[in-house]
Amino acid sequence: MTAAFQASLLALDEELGLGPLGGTVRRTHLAHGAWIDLRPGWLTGADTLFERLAERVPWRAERRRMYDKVVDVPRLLKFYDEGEPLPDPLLDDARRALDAHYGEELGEPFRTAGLCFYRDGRDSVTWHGDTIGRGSAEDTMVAIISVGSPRSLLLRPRGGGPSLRHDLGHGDLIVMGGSCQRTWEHAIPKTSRPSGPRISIQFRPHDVR
Ligand SMILES: O=C(O)CCC(=O)C(=O)O
Ligand SMILES: [Fe+2]
Repeated sequence: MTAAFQASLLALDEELGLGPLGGTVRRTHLAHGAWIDLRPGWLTGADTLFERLAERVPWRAERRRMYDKVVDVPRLLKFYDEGEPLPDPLLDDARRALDAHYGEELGEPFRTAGLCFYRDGRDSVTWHGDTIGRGSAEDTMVAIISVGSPRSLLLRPRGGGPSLRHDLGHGDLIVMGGSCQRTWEHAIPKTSRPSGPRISIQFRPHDVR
């Protein structure tokens, strides 16, 4: 999978690093007290991070009960709980930068990192909010960095209504904030277009999942 991505590569010579946040983040207010922040191209040298995570993270295939069947979860996962060392120092830097930018507004630090590996366009995550824990009742934030092939993240209000599409590319940051996890749902739909692998890194505060 790594080779397939590498074949399609982008600039390999850029150094791995983070750009500024500050005034580069664009906020969009959604209905019901939700908002999203977008910061395209936050990471430079994102190829390096993709390669390292693809190789170093102990990716797990999970299976889940769906009605009377047990089915494969269509993506690979690894959850880094509070206090667990992250698989790459760049993720520590990213979390520190997110805390510096959002700490005051969020009122607490980002604590956990959920990593997902979408092997190709058949991997996906269905409509959901991150409502395990406090996200079901309180405003919170979920910050997501994408590396690898671009995929669409869809958002729709829980009560129904048109969905919004954001194409998340290599090195992009999106932050879902306010009431987003309980008043909106999000999904990464399957795509029939040829798509290489994508890794998503989600930072969340304590007891939000
Ligand atoms: O892949 C993504 O960017 C979103 C993942 C997600 O929504 C989740 O794991 O809760
Ligand atoms: Fe989610």
